[in-house]
Formats: sequence, C-alpha cells, structure tokens
Amino acid sequence: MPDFEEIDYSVADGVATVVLDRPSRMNAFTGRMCDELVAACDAVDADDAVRALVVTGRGRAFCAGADLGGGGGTFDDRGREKAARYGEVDGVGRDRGGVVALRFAALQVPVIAAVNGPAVGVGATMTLPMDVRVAGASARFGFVFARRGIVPEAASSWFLPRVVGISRAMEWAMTGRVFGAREALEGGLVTHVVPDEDLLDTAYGLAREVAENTSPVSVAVTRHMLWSMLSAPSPWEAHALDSRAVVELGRDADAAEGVTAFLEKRPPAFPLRRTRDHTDLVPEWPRRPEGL
Ligand SMILES: CCCCCCCCCCCCC[C@H](O)CC(=O)SCCNC(=O)CCNC(=O)[C@H](O)C(C)(C)COP(=O)(O)OP(=O)(O)OC[C@H]1O[C@@H](n2cnc3c(N)ncnc32)[C@H](O)[C@@H]1OP(=O)(O)O
Repeated sequence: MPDFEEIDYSVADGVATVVLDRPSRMNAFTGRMCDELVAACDAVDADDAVRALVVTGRGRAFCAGADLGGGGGTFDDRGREKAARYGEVDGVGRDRGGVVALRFAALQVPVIAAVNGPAVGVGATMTLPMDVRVAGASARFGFVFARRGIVPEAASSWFLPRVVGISRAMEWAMTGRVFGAREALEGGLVTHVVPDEDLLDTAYGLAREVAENTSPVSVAVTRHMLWSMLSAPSPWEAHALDSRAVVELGRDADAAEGVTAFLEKRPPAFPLRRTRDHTDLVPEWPRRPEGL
C-alpha cells in the first residue's frame, strides 16, 4: 500500500474507506491529494476482497475544494494553472478534479460518499460520480465556481444535471451559493440526511448492504446501465440496449447462485469479484481513456 500523506486508506470486512485527511485546511484539495485518491482507487480495484468504498473527510469538513491558500498565501496565475492542471490526455489539458471524479466513475465497486461538513468546489463535484451520497446534518454543498471566476469542472456539467435535474443544477451553479443538507436532500443531491453522529454508521450500513447481498458483476453493470440509459432516446431503444446485459447475465453463474440462494432460503454466495470483464455488456458506457 502506498504511503499516503493527504488521505487515509483502510479496508475492513470487505469495505474500503478513504478519509480526506488535511483537517487543518478543511481537507482542501491539492495535486498530491488528487494523485493519492487515484492511487487509492487503484488499490480498491486491485483488491478482490473489497466490495464497496466509503469516502469521507477528517474533522469538520468533507472537502473545502481546491486549496486556494497554498499554505496561507495567494495564488498567482502561474501557480494556479500549474496546480490545477493534471496534464494532457487525448491532446486535451485535464483538470485534476475531473481526474479524480472520473476515477470514481470507473471504480469497479460501489462508492458511498459520507459528507460530514462543507463539500465545496471539487469537494462537491468529486461526489457526483459516486453512487450514493449521504449527508450529516452539518453538511453543506457549494458549486461555487462562478464566485471564483471559473466554471464547473470535474465533468460536473455532465453529472450535476443528471443527478438533480437542469433547473436545480443551473440555480446552484449560477448562484454558486453554499447550501445545507436539507436543500441537498430536497434537490436529490443526497438520499439521506442523518445526525452527524450517525453518518458513518449509515454509510457503512449501505456499503455492507450492497457488499453482502449482491453480485459484483450485477452491481457494476447496473451503474453503467443506469447512467447510459439516461441518454437513450426511448424506452424501446433502452430495452434493446439493456436486453443484452439482461440475457447475458441471466445465464451467468451469479444468476444461478442468486436464484438458488433465494429458493434455498440462504444468503447468496457470490464470488468475491467479477468472474470476467463485463464492460462489453454496456458499450454505451465507454472504456476509460488511457491515462485517466
Ligand atoms: C480556482 C482554481 C484554484 C486551483 C488551485 C489548485 C489546487 C489543486 C488542484 C485543484 C484542481 C481542481 C480545481 C477545483 O476543481 C476548483 C475548485 O474547487 S474552486 C473552489 C475552491 N474552494 C472554495 O472556493 C471554497 C472556499 N471556502 C468556503 O467557501 C468556506 O470556507 C467553506 C468551505 C464553506 C467553510 O466555511 P466556514 O465554515 O465559514 O469556514 P471559513 O470560511 O471561516 O474558513 C475557515 C478557514 O479555512 C480557510 N479555507 C476555507 N476554504 C479554503 C480553501 N478552499 N483553500 C484554502 N483555505 C480555505 C479559510 O480561509 C479560513 O482560513 P482562516 O481565515 O481561518 O485562516
């Protein structure tokens, strides 16, 4: 396991945990944090025993977004450009927030965000590709980009309208205001708001519910199908697309185990990880570009 400095990574009972770990800076996002989050996702995908991932923040914040102070100073343009830029992929200079967000989108296991305080800027956008977002009562969110003279990053202009709808997305992005957990729940950004002290138990409860009861193949393909079907032009087209996965997985070993376990009134014993690469089942969900 790499030596992480700005995050903490652990695994217990089949659930991995990433803690954003710069509490003195409200876990503000840096180039190093970007690289460490990508490495942690690589570790999750390489570990057959991991069936779900929980992401949370240390201290009173989830993540205050890009570290604007650079250790208390101010950014000059060169510093800002250099720190925000990941490098070129497919001939396009990429922002570091998007590299992290898309790495979460490509993860082979479900990801649950346990938002324990302010999640602002990339702190908010990195949660959008995650599969479930749970908020503590003190959670706050802010797509503050317009207030910093920039625009939504981390592919959030694709994710946010798909998560909450164009109206709410437009209001939150255009005002750039920081809003509370209740508004996030009303807008569909989070599915649960719980007392702060119950946040991690709720997140781990969801993680274990998936990890202990579902087929890893089914869960991974489900994510790709749900995202891909948002752009299907009609239910008839969607049916043509999803039938491929339904038929293919219906004759897979996991389906046999899932049905047999039910009939035998016992928990299913799915293999620890996918028995084969499933990405061909949903070609509408393209493979992750090399380098991202
Ligand atoms: C604009 C591009 C910059 C690129 C920098 C490169 C960094 C690495 C690569 C990043 C690549 C991706 C770029 C990213 O996608 C872009 C963004 O995320 S832009 C958004 C940046 N974040 C913000 O604008 C949030 C600013 N903070 C707030 O809105 C509030 O602080 C809060 C988070 C809602 C919390 O509010 P409060 O609880 O009231 O706390 P305070 O406001 O009093 O703050 C306490 C203390 O912390 C300092 N602080 C807060 N946020 C940051 C931050 N993001 N960076 C640095 N320091 C921060 C704040 O100044 C206070 O310090 P003190 O005055 O006590 O010394």
